[in-house]
Amino acid sequence: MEQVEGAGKRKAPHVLTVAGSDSGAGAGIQADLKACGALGVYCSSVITAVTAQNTLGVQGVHPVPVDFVEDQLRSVLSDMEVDVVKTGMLPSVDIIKALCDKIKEFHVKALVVDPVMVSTSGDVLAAPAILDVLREELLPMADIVTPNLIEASALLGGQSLETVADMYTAARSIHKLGPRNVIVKGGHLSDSSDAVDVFFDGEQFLELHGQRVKTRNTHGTGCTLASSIAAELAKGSSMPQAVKAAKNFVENALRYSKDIAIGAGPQGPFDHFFKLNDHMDNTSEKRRFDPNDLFLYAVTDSRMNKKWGRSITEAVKSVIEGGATMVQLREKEAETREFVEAARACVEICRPRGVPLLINDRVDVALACGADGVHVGQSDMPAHLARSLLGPAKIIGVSCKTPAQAAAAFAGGADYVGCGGVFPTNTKANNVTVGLDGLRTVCMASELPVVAIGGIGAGNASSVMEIATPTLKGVAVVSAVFDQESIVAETRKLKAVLTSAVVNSAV
Ligand SMILES: Cc1ncc(COP(=O)(O)OP(=O)(O)O)c(N)n1
Ligand SMILES: Cc1nc(C(=O)O)sc1CCOP(=O)(O)O
Ligand SMILES: [Mg+2]
Repeated sequence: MEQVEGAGKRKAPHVLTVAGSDSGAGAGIQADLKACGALGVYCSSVITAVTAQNTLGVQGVHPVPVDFVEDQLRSVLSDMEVDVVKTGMLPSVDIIKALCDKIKEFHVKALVVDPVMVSTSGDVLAAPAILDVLREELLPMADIVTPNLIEASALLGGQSLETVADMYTAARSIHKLGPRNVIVKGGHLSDSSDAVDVFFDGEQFLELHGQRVKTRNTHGTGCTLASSIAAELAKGSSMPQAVKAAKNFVENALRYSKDIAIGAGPQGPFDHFFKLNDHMDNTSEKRRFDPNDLFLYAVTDSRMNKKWGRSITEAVKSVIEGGATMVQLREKEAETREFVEAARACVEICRPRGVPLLINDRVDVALACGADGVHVGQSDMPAHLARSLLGPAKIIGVSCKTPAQAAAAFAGGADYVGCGGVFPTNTKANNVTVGLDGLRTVCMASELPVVAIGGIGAGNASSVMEIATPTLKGVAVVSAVFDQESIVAETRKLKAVLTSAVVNSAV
């Protein structure tokens, strides 16, 4: 937060959302308020319509008179220093025109336009009559516009969009309407196991890959993505950083919320406050750990970073950009002070992206930097002592090669087991290889989720995931992602292999 004039005053990053109210609170204004709150950003709200809706669909829409939308805009913009305006449901031409006038009158740093037209349940939220004014007046003012495939098609006069290649064409065509950046969301692509979005800044394209989370609780993902982009911009992120962090936030919220049961309809809301809830719940048995975070677990190596001339923070940023779901700092050569400083910087990178960060071996460093937990081996601090030092909310992983070690890890209060070496590795000296059979034996016996480690990469990850016991949640890798020229590309490649291995073993 910026310091402002006057002793002790700080300027809060501020997003103003101009959108419709959703009585079920999954989408609209309510989603925007929650997303910004979860991301540490103040959010004011101008309501353009009140909708009656729940998990079954939209039962009614009551637009707010344009004069009163103007009054709300004036109240907020004349008094509060808004960094970013984010728009959602804009039900009429007059409301869009009034909004454009007010944006011109008052200074805002950025405008994020979510061109809401149809709800996730298929109900119409803005008449096609708004399309012209949206295209001609609002989009040229936007820093980013975030259509899904249906909205992108509507903006382009009904053009059919069915493939990732079509998304590239659509992003380019929408960019020509005037917004500085475009992200076309591929959530509606029928045959994709990945959640692919295409970002275009007028010069370069970026394909953003995420893991498609299987859940009914997807109501409000569009609003949340756009308001999270706005929140990240308000905090000072660049546009590509904001878009990636927002996508990560949505993916993590969906993963955390996939089993939440709210309402009887086909589309439920999700929990934006997943981090807060876990954190507050630190007196109960529930921990801030989601076993699905083990899916692509990246373990750093200082020698590899040195070899490729990159800092640990660059390496961690890249591996998350490539899709890593959890990170461990395994810095065997670092001095304590250097390690704590690097770990603190990595916490700052991982936390807003919703990626847990664990420290290898060093409980003291984990405590000092506020990491999410530790990974310990059979000759490191025993799990029960690490647990008593770290408390119930932190994540503890234990390396195990046998069912007896996995049972002891469970008894000691660990959260997961790291089992290996599955294959021979050059990364860890004198490591005993347990093979796929050893991994299977530990997975069958373990009460805890298991992540496989040792010699794993894109070429053999499918054979690991094919073990397909319910406890095996993913792979931990070092050289496959960090001893590479492009960490991002190799991480993406591995993630694609893991995702298709999981999809294939599910059918
Ligand atoms: C996920 C994961 N699994 C196993 C290990 C190995 O830990 P340990 O046996 O303590 O060996 P070192 O990493 O300390 O050399 C791990 N780090 N991560
Ligand atoms: C840190 C570590 N622990 C192992 C175990 O078997 O417990 S194998 C290993 C090194 C894994 O590196 P790579 O992915 O480059 O093979
Ligand atoms: Mg160790």
